Amino acid sequence: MAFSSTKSLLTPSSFTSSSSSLRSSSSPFLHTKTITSSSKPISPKPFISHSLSINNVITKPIFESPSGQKAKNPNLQESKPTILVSEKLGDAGLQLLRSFGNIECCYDLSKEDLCKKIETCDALIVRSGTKVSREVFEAAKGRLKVVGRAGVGIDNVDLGAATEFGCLVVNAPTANTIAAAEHAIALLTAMARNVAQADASMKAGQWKRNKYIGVSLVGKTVAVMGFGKVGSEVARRAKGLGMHVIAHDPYAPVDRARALAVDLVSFEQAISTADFISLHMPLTPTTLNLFNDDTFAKMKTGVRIINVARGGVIDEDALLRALDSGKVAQAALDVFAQEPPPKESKLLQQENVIVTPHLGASTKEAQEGVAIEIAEAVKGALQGELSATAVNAPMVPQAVLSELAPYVLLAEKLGRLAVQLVGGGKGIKSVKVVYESARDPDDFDTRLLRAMVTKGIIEPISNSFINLVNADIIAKQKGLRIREERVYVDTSPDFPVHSIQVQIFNVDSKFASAVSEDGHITIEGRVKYGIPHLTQVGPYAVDVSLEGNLILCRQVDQPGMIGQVGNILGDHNVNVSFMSVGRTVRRNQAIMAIGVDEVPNVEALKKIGDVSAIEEFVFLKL
Ligand SMILES: NC(=O)c1ccc[n+]([C@@H]2O[C@H](COP(=O)([O-])OP(=O)(O)OC[C@H]3O[C@@H](n4cnc5c(N)ncnc54)[C@H](O)[C@@H]3O)[C@@H](O)[C@H]2O)c1
Ligand SMILES: O=C(O)[C@H](O)COP(=O)(O)O
Repeated sequence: MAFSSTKSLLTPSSFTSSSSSLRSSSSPFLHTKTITSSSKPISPKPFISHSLSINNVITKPIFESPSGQKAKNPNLQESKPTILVSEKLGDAGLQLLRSFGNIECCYDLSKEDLCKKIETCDALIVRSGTKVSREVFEAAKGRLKVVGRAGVGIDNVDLGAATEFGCLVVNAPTANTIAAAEHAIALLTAMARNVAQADASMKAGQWKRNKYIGVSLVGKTVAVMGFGKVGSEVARRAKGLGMHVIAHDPYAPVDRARALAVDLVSFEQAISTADFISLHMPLTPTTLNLFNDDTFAKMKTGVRIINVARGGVIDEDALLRALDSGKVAQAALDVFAQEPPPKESKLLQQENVIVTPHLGASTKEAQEGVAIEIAEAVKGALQGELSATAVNAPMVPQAVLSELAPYVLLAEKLGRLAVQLVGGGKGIKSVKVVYESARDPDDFDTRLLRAMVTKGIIEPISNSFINLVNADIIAKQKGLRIREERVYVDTSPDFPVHSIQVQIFNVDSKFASAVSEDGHITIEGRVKYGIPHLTQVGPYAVDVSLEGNLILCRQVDQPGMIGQVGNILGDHNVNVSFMSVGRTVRRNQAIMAIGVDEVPNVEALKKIGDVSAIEEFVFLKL
């Protein structure tokens, strides 16, 4: 192939060692000078189906911390993840866990012991009795990848800390719903008929028929506070008892209420008209002490309260006052602000209060179900799948994941390439990701793709370990603003994405040709034949498969350039996998994108830089 060279347009910049890792050499090889050549068409490739492993998305090698730390217990098999089970879990779940992990069941661990143990664990399974605080995540030193909550309420897990540490939290949200609803109904009926008190009295040798006259339920109004899974099941059952059911839930769909013929009402209306109030909302900063002196004051005198949700939603001192004053006639409590409550707790001594030790989920059926549900979720997460019950990460159905798999790779590679094109010391603050798609925006969830662009941008230039869980928060911590834009294109909606463009604003580029006319670094890619391709660099259209590594050269558009560079690479035993040339104007300037299987050494790169028609070039690791 003929070579021709032209005047260098840019000053050569320094090389860095080709063997240095991307993480340590965020500055990719860059040189200025050069050329041209004729383009070589990309041969079509068979469609390659990707099954997306969350090794790409959620975790790194699943049993390793970012630093590659392995299990410390020499008796355990290194290849299996270590799963700490800190509270009693049903046998079926344990069996399932044992089939793929080393299981350590350690109950009643002190906070200190949990912090000591956690360093050697890949996953932790808890119920409501284990506080998974920030200290636990800190003590895990990055190894803990999943916390599985064998139940619904995740108020005992510091979700903020979990997210920051990139630890996925999954729960088992459905298996104990019926058990909790049945327990609420059991407490409601037992309270109305003084079953617990009468039982205790008889066992104490008494026969007091008049003292334990109860109240009827039929025709009474019960307010279900929190119309989610448990609340709806309670409503259904209360209807069966002939009660008038109203519900309050700011987020509940009207359809669900309509289907059960339940009136959704305001908070005030619910508490002021109900004879019975049954609590079924989560404990959150908003619901903490929601039932307090003020709210009790608004209730009907003689109201009866059931709490199978969380102790913290009731101000217990205020409840005591309301019980003493007669405002609240009775309370039935399964949950307490502190569990177990202190022995001297006055609530436990009230004749008009019945209590159970957090038994809502405690049926054989529910516990087996919860154990299996959480074991499967933890197993899936450790094996790299996105969980359908993820609490601190987008829940992405498997079908969507499979469809997005090649685009996820594309997104990460584009992020990784774009950041390597940044030069100067300004730091990256503003990034825009533009998705071209024929899909309706409602049918196109970009969170996974955005997380992967973020991962691609941040990981090469920091020690942060990015996954879908912490991508947004780490970006924020680093002052990186990632905007997204969806552009409708009239292509086939069978494919979720037509192209992804990554733009980096307000930075200099090591490769001036990557800067668009608008002044920001711009690269664009598409998935072709199931494989991510780079299709645009700055204003230049290229077409190169994003596999291996990449050399981008800007040269004078003239014959022979491909051969010249190809020969240099060949002389250094570097195999060219793909090549594409793009230009804006014929015989003016062109960009050559060369995919290489091996990393060229410093000498090879220097020789490329010395080709007189090459104006600038950059070596990029994918
Ligand atoms: N005692 C037990 O053993 C036991 C067993 C299962 C569940 N629970 C608890 O019951 C609660 C409900 O569980 P679930 O499975 O139905 O959860 P869920 O998420 O299906 O339902 C909770 C509902 O509460 C609503 N909500 C949130 N904030 C609210 C507010 N301020 N006012 C009114 N409603 C609000 C939500 O919109 C949601 O519909 C949770 O706190 C859970 O931990 C306890
Ligand atoms: O939120 C829940 O699922 C229930 O409160 C059950 O908690 P437990 O697993 O501690 O019984």
